[in-house]
Amino acid sequence: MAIEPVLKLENVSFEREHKILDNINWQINSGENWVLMGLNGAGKTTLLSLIYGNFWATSGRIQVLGQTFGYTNVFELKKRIGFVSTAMQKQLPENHLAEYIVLSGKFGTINIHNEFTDSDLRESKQLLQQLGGESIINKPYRLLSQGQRQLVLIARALIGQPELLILDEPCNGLDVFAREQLLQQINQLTQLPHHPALLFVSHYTEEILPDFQHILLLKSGKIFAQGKRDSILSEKILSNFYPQPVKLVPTVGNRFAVYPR
Ligand SMILES: Nc1ncnc2c1ncn2[C@@H]1O[C@H](COP(=O)(O)OP(=O)(O)OP(=O)(O)O)[C@@H](O)[C@H]1O
Repeated sequence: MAIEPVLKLENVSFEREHKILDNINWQINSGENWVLMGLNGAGKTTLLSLIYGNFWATSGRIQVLGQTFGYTNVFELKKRIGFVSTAMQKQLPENHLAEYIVLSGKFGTINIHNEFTDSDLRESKQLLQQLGGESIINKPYRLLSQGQRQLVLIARALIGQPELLILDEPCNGLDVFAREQLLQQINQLTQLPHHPALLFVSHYTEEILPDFQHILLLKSGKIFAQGKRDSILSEKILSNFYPQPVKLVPTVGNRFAVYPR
């Protein structure tokens, strides 16, 4: 039996007062880690909203985890997708310990009472450990740094065993040290057995880890380029993608930053 793609968009467009997304064709296969990049207003958030079933495409076909929007129960489908965005941070109970917040993801709720077992709680702590977040176990959410809160949200999404994990600009607002730490933790995630396909949204090339093997560049609502990391991270492509020519500078561990020329 053929394995269904994790995500398949065919000729997808989305309009409000104007065309926000135009003829998007894109496929994510099982086990792939993708980066979605675009400048402000490129249409990234809108594209994520379509993938997560919050908006309906004006035209085209969207298939997520083998289900086609319009022919499936979106609520059930959402249980199979992990979605992490900084906006979610405000919804979580500040006084709850990190491991309980993670655990709430297993039940798809914000607040948990006594519906969990000791083994559920162990699983939650173990997941934080596996992601390099041992030090935040037993700490109330309100005392966690921005980066630690992001890690809790990621673990919370992971405990529901999603088949697709969307990380919407997870490094936003982090200082350079916290960002590096979170990126290393995300890197650990990609090493976990049976980890979900990853869709990592970012503005910055320097956040593209070596394990993020595929990149989609979105510009003014259209796909500017998509493909393997090594082919997309080129000065020629990026100089046309950005509003002015750029220089691609190696940073650490086969990662690159861009600077205007
Ligand atoms: N509901 C809406 N009605 C009309 N226009 C919208 C709506 N939502 C988004 N837009 C417009 O669509 C374009 C894409 O917005 P979107 O938020 O998807 O971009 P983005 O790439 O996520 O940007 P950013 O990086 O700034 O978050 C923008 O021009 C935005 O103003």
